[in-house]
Order: sequence, then C-alpha cells, then structure tokens
Amino acid sequence: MADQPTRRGLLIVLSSPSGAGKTTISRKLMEADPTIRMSVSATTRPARPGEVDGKDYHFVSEEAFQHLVDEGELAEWAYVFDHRYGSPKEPIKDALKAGRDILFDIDWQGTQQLETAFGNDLVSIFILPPSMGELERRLRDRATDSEEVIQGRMRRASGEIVHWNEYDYVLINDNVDTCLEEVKAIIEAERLRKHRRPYVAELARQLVERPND
Ligand SMILES: Nc1ncnc2c1ncn2[C@@H]1O[C@H](COP(=O)(O)OP(=O)(O)OP(=O)(O)O)[C@@H](O)[C@H]1O
Ligand SMILES: Nc1nc2c(ncn2[C@@H]2O[C@H](COP(=O)(O)O)[C@@H](O)[C@H]2O)c(=O)[nH]1
Repeated sequence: MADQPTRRGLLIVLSSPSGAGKTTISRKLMEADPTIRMSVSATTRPARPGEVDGKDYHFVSEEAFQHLVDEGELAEWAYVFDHRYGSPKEPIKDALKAGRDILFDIDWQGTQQLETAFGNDLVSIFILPPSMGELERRLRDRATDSEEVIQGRMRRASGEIVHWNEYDYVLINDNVDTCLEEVKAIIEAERLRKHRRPYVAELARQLVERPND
C-alpha cells in the first residue's frame, strides 16, 4: 500500500476549576502516551516550590509577557487569578504540521480563543470535581498555595464551571484512573474522525470509482 499521509494533529484542551485535577490527569496521560506533548504556557505568576522553568511553565516578567503579546507570539492569553498566562504559538504550528497531538491545561478564556483560531483541530474537555467540598479539600491537600490563594480560587470556581457547556466533553474527576481512561477514550475516537484522516476519504472514493482495481 502507498505511504499513508499523516493524520492531522489534535489540539486537546483540558479545563476545570483550579484543583479539580487537570495537571494530574495531563501528567498521567503523557506517561501513558508519550506521543502527546504538553503545551508549556508562559506566565507571570511566581513558580511554586518544585516547579521547573521551561517544563511546568515559562516563568516570565510582566515586560517579557507583554513583549510576547506585542510580537504576536501567543495563540491565546488571559488574566487568571490576577496573573497573565498564555500559550506559545510556534509549538502549536509545528505539532499540527507534523500530525502530532498537543495538550493544553488552560482556562475557559483561552479555550474560546483557541476555538476561534483552530476550530476543527480542537477537542475540548471540561473536568468537574465531584463537589465543591472535595475541590477545596484537594486545593488544601495539594499544599502549594496560601490560605488566601485557596480562598480566591474557591471564590472563582463557579465562574469557571459556568462555562462547562461550551466544551465538547464534560467529565467528573471522582477517581483519577477512571477519568484518565475516559480522556484516553475521547482522544482515541477523535483521532479516528474522518476529517483528520484524509486517506480514508481517498480510499472510499477509489473503492467506489474503481471497484475492480
Ligand atoms: N480524583 C482525585 N481524587 C483525589 N485527589 C485528586 C484527584 N485528582 C487530583 N487530585 C489531587 O488534587 C490536587 C489538585 O490537582 P491538580 O493540581 O492536578 O489540579 P489542577 O486542576 O491542575 O489545578 P490548577 O488549575 O490549580 O493547576 C492534587 O493534590 C492532586 O493530587
Ligand atoms: N488561558 C490560559 N490559562 C492558563 C494557561 N496556563 C494555565 N492556565 C490556567 O490558569 C489556571 C491557574 O493555573 P496555576 O498553574 O496557577 O494553578 C488554571 O486554570 C490553568 O488551566 C494559559 O496558557 N492560558
């Protein structure tokens, strides 16, 4: 059989209120499927203990972030919890061209912007916590933020959740392993969609037009 053209890469977006488990699920997903790369965001928020510059985020100053915006180097950006966060454009273009999938851990504002820019190449997943009480427990148990920051994130949780219906899929992260399996199933199915596999349409046409070949 002739070489099959590479399928188009997918932009996979995970959003949720802070603490529902996006980062946990993203890490496990990339362990399970190393072909998926994480989009490393730029942010003006200070690094948490253990976070690595260039791996978890590109930690930049306000001036450096503004420069990225002015130079058009971000595919989307937004203010989240009083800091600026944005997704670099270049790795997205490279991934799409190479037929690789790229994973985003971003909020609803960024998702709307990527939806406008990349439409058909985007799959968006919203992750709900089982309850607000459990969300607060997870933020507290994570032990990465001050009480003030935790309270701020809890106050803004419903402002994020209210956007659930703008997403293609909505999952409940009660059990991490179950939620991870659901994310994997979504990605598997989305990779098989016909508009991402041009050779399927080509084969179907050939089978109809030249059934005796
Ligand atoms: N299903 C789960 N059950 C119990 N704890 C969980 C579950 N999923 C994640 N956690 C824990 O909840 C905490 C928050 O998870 P995580 O950091 O992945 O959230 P997040 O959505 O990425 O938050 P943020 O938006 O602030 O980055 C972590 O300590 C994580 O280990
Ligand atoms: N619109 C964007 N949102 C982003 C981006 N990177 C992260 N985020 C979201 O910010 C909050 C807080 O993250 P934290 O690491 O400080 O806990 C969370 O909801 C992320 O999804 C981005 O590039 N663009």
